[in-house]
Amino acid sequence: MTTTFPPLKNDLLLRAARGEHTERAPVWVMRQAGRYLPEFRKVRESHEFFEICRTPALATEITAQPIRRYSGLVDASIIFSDILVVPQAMGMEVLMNPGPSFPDPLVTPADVSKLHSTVDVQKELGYVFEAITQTRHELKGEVPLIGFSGAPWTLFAYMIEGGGSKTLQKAKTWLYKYPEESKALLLRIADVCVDYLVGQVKAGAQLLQIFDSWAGELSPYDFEQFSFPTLRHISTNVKRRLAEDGVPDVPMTLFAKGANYALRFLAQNAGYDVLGLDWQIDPVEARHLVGDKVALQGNLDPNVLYGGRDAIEAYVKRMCEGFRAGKRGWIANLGHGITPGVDPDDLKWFFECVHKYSSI
Ligand SMILES: Cc1c2[nH]c(c1CCC(=O)O)Cc1[nH]c(c(CCC(=O)O)c1C)Cc1[nH]c(c(CCC(=O)O)c1C)Cc1[nH]c(c(C)c1CCC(=O)O)C2
Repeated sequence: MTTTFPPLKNDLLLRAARGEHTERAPVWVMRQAGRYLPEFRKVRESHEFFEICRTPALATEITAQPIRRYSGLVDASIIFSDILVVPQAMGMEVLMNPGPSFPDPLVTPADVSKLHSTVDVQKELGYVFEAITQTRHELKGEVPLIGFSGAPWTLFAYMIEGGGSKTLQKAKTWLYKYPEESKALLLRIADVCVDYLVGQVKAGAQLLQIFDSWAGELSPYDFEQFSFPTLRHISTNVKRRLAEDGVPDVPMTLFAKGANYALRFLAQNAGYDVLGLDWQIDPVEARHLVGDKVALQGNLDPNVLYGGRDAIEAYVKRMCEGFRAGKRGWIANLGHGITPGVDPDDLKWFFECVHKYSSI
């Protein structure tokens, strides 16, 4: 890699992700560049969602918005993009109106032939790599930059459902009716994710997060059959490829939402440095399950941000106490993305409370 970036001034996130105790917990929130921010909505007035993703200058600007607004309070940035750029790169059309929708979803395994037979990630997703490189310069080393990808199971589900779904009936029909074809497609998606994540690190991403947002819809058995092998494939191959290319590896976070049934197994076997937690598990229990094998990230219910300052403070205090009972690193976050109705000042208060209550 030839690009040199400004030196990093705040490495709390990277140290916590490597499992170190830190003087206070690093903090960021999923979807921190999004619709609750008036400056984001302003840009959205004149630009379509995927147009922003595909325009590095706009993606850089939006990634930097929360870092500017919460300067000194937030410890990480996450590149502005979406998990659904991977199905686009594989040849599918995805619209955002206002939720994601696929005009031509995969209905039977025969439809897999409509996908590109090989995916040139540099050609299809080079705009994300460019946005990452520009953002690293724009951030001037203030905080590290997180790259990300959807997990194969979650992407597979979107590609078959054609959008959000309450039951995932269509995606699950594939698992039970066409298990071998499902596994083949899941692995094909995983290979694109590997190329995409390696490219993000080469472009300047300093930590990678995998979002398996629909992991919790699977039974523990099906998670182990269908999702886990692809998650393991990604962690192993990203690390192997970076080593082969002489690029220093970066910490990797797995957020398998709702898969708390698998936490102990994931900590032992998945090959990730950090496990992200939703709010449906108590911090003390999560730490007990994973032992000292991994760092943890999370896990306040995003709706606590609607509860007013006293509630936010009390819940953050409780969360900080729960996670500090552990021996290894902790990254403070919500248990899922921040929602559009949150008052940006209440998020500021959340950050301030984490600073106050997570100091050792
Ligand atoms: C499932 C999923 C998607 N996208 C993503 C996931 C995984 C995380 C999760 O479970 O929430 C991930 C994502 N989406 C977005 C980011 C950007 C980085 C960040 O700030 O975290 C990230 C990391 C921007 C976005 N992605 C989207 C928006 C809002 C779109 C708009 O501006 O109109 C943003 C800022 C749209 C989107 N994109 C997706 C949905 C379901 C929606 C619509 C509903 C919603 O907003 O929550 C798919």
